[in-house]
Amino acid sequence: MNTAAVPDPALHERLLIIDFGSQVTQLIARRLRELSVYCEIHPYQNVDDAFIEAFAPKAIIFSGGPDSVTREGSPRPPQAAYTAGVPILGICYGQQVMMQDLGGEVHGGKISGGGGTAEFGRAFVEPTGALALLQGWFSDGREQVWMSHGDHVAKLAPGFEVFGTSPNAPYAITADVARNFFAVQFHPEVHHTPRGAMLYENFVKLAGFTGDWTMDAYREQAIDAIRAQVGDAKVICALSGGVDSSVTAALLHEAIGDQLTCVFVDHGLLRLDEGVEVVEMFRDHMNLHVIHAEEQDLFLSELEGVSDPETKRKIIGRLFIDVFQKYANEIEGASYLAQGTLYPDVIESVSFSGGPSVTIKSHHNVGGLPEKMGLNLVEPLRELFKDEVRALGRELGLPAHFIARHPFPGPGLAIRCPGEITRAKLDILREADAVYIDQIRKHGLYDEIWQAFVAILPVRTVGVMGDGRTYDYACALRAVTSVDGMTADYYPFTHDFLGETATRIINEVPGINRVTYDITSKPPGTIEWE
Ligand SMILES: Nc1ncnc2c1ncn2[C@@H]1O[C@H](COP(=O)(O)OP(=O)(O)OP(=O)(O)O)[C@@H](O)[C@H]1O
Ligand SMILES: O=c1[nH]c(=O)c2[nH+]cn([C@@H]3O[C@H](COP(=O)(O)O)[C@@H](O)[C@H]3O)c2[nH]1
Ligand SMILES: NC(=O)CC[C@H](N)C(=O)O
Ligand SMILES: [Mg+2]
Repeated sequence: MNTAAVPDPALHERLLIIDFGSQVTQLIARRLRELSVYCEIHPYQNVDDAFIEAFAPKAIIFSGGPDSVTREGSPRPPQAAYTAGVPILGICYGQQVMMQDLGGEVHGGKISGGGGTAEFGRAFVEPTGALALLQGWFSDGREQVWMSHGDHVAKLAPGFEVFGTSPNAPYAITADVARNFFAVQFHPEVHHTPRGAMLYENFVKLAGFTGDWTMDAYREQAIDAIRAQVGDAKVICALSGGVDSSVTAALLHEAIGDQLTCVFVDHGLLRLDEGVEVVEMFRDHMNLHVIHAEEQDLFLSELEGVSDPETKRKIIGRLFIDVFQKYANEIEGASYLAQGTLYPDVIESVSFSGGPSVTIKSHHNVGGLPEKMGLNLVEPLRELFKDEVRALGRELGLPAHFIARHPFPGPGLAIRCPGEITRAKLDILREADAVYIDQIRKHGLYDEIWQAFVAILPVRTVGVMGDGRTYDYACALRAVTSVDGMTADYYPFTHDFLGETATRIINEVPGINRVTYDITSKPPGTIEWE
């Protein structure tokens, strides 16, 4: 499988993040991208001396991780990380592994059975010396940080000194100034370390990054890369009308013109009127060649009786590819499939390629792909986060209302209908969702919310309407704020808004007699219900 349609990273200054399996590793990448620094996350198993030499990073970050360095056989970075002559920042597990590798000592805590000082949650660090990494920090005397560790560093490696302490982490901030090696016990990448971004800014500055990762430059390089990858071949673009595939299609159109055909699949799991709107927009306003694939019966019949979320995704992923293949066969010379895959899709499905973190959901377009496929992939956004894709869309001149659309998952309403999917439930869900989004727009809240939708619950409840008994479905409203979907908070609607919306849904949508509002953040929840 060829997935090489991304700009040659050799054109950028690069930072390497070695992933030891922390649940928040992606946030490190986010903080760096916000600083216009190009970085890649690679699971530690895939990073050896030769990899480091080929990648030629300007700096390296060791992530946190669930394992304990006190355990034999626990994950290690390769020697070359230390001898490459570039700055290193170790975070939590990354700090512990650096200390142990370089001659210090780490003691096991509660998790690895050694007792000692576990810390989970908020802590305050105080300075014990001046350090370039801490420029601008401690202006108010102390900094709030987020800790999540059972083990702790008990003795520093030679060359290291301590620059910050917390009550339970005497070695909260440590550094070997001569080698530019930094190691911290807390997580500067998370929201709960409010001024943590400043440490990344200082780190990349002292590593000599100039901030050369911009969407303006990316557009030109991506176009060159697409032309180089596909040559004269024809390309099918999987177009959903969502932000990612719309930007992908626009980019491909600019790169290869009428070698491109878009295939929009109506799998019967779309929102109300979505099919017509998407096709009109792309055919009439953007002049793209779009095939409207009406495949409702195929998808809905294969999903009949299926209630397990992962099985649903696998079926949908496979059928998507079957459909794309079918249309590709009708176009002579079509040997490429373009998709709007983003970096978070890749990362969330990464344990398929042997990463250290657990798989939460296999996104249909990555983990859900069949092993054997007759088409080569073109994924020009595979390196980008959502907000970067929106910026690229603006560069490409896509209409503002398209760029601002809430994300909609490829498996569509299938994962908003927990349990078995039926046509009747889907119809109810479509109606309820349309009323809810209409309410959000009417109240001017659409752009404040990152994603909003209704899920129909697999329970029926008793109600009373017009003096009669009802026995209908309950639904849950969901609305979240987020930057990239990796973490999210529920949106704090007013009670008036919620009351008015519930009344409208129950009055206007036959089949629903109870409305609830989901106030779970991510984590511990996910945005979708499945
Ligand atoms: N109904 C569909 N028809 C054709 N391709 C689809 C469809 N749904 C999803 N895809 C493909 O799967 C990819 C991933 O879906 P995803 O929902 O993450 O992205 P998107 O729909 O392009 O953007 P957004 O995240 O804003 O909804 C899409 O970029 C697209 O290539
Ligand atoms: O194209 C997709 N295929 C999928 O299988 C899939 N699962 C979740 N999502 C979308 O991803 C974002 C994060 O969702 P979760 O918090 O539910 O994982 C949210 O924006 C979800 O809508 C998907 N998108
Ligand atoms: N968050 C982390 O990196 C934790 C590191 C290690 N597992 C500990 O408990 O100390
Ligand atoms: Mg989508």
